[in-house]
Amino acid sequence: MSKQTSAGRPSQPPRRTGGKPGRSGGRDVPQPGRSREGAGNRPSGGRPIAVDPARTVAYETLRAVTERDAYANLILPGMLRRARLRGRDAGLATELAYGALRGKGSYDAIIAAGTDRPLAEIDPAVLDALRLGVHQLLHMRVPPHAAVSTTVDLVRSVSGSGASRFANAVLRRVGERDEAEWMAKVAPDEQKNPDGNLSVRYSHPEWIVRALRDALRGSGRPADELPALLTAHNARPAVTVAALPGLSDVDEIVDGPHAQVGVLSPVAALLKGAPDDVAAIRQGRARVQDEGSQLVALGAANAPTVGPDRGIWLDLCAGPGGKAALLAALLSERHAAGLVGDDAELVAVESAEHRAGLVQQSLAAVPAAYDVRVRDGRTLGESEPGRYDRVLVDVPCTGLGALRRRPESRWRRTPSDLTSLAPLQRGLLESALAAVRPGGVVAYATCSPHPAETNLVVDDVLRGREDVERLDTPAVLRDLIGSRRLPDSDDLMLGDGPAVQLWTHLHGTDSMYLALLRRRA
Ligand SMILES: C[S@@+](CC[C@H](N)C(=O)[O-])C[C@H]1O[C@@H](n2cnc3c(N)ncnc32)[C@H](O)[C@@H]1O
Repeated sequence: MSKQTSAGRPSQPPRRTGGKPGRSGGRDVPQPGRSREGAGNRPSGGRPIAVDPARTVAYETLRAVTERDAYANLILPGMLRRARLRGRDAGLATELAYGALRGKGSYDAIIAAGTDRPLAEIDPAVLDALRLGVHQLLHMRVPPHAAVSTTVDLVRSVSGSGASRFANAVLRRVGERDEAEWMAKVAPDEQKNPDGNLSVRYSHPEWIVRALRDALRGSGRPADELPALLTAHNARPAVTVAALPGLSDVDEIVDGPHAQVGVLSPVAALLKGAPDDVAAIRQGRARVQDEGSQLVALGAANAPTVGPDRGIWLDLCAGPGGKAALLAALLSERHAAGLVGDDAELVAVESAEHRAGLVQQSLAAVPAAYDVRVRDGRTLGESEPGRYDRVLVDVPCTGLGALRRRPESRWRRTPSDLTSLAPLQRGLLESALAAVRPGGVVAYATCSPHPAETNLVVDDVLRGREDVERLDTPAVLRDLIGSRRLPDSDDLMLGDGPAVQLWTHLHGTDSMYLALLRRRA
């Protein structure tokens, strides 16, 4: 292990010039899996440095997110496969990468307090490694000496010994306090700057802290739930599976060591192990899907129509196809039961071609009639007015309700995203209302709880319209949930309607919003 160079604040290592540390194929970059046998890297011709594969994969993930704007949830599975990491090693790599990305706001404040230079002047490749080290020191049960030495080795292997001495000094300083002590030192004063305090303590940008407080108030929840919500965004979500009706069922999935029944959704199971361990998932008969998303699709399929439902259904924003697969399975089940005729079909519209390809894949295992179209959903209402019995419109949004699943997204979004998507959201809802037949149902959904993307959009579009009624969404969801209950409460906390806002800290789901609407017959 390197030695700390000075008793005071660590000084800045020389910034690397030329080449991009951390880029795949770069000079000193450890390749995932290469160092499994301890071969390690030899940056300066000295002793080989063994960098363990899980930390290497986590580090490479952070570098890709920082340098290439990659999405951790999209690149990590491939990196784990290439490094042949499974089981506990894969779990460690994931926890390290996701934890460091989520905790960046808090960790950067701590790192800044441990050096005499501004963060902006630290080599980004070294800063990413420090974030991994701080996460291990303050949030994981990694022994402090291992957290420091593995990070220092990592820094040496990618940036050389000057940088590794700097990293060693910073991390030793960080290790002198626990997280609570660091927060007391670096978070702004709670009285003078409450949002700044929450921002640093819970590692969320300040504008998101404010937006989520507005969201709680806007849906009738007390603002003092905010710390619980922010905490829930930093917890690793359970892996939830939807057993596709007619193809699989919850009993099949929980019959074995890998799963237990879900909490609210009648088709949900919670996985204990990896999705690949479950045969129904490998065969496309069950899918990894948040319980909130399951309830949205089930609500869209079960809201009461006026007049018979012929099974002509539309998913207007279908990619990547999670809810479309559940809708198609429900449709196929109803067809098998003779509840809908042979002309029943799910039309799945998606404007992005590659995402339409994912919809196609997600529907492949379902024996329903479906038609995937690459198209702007805003044109459907005009081209097929009044055709559909049911329309799900799960609009593009900020994703503020799914921050726990996309660890870097909180740092990428900007306040203007809250309003810039509004015209598209309104246009899609208007198109959905035009495409549904009189007596048919439109389900407007977002994975954001912010009023600018939820109630305000619905209110705006319905203003002055007599031909649309709001259905009692809590009642529809209560029917689906049946006797299931939240672990600590008899109250399902679905609110007074007419729409439903689910909350991560209350329901354990993504904070999904659902408004069920019906064209008057
Ligand atoms: C929130 S996602 C839908 C998630 C999907 N319902 C699921 O459960 O897998 C919104 C989708 O709408 C797509 N989209 C954006 N603008 C669109 C438009 N004008 N017409 C149709 N789809 C659009 C996006 O590409 C994105 O795939």
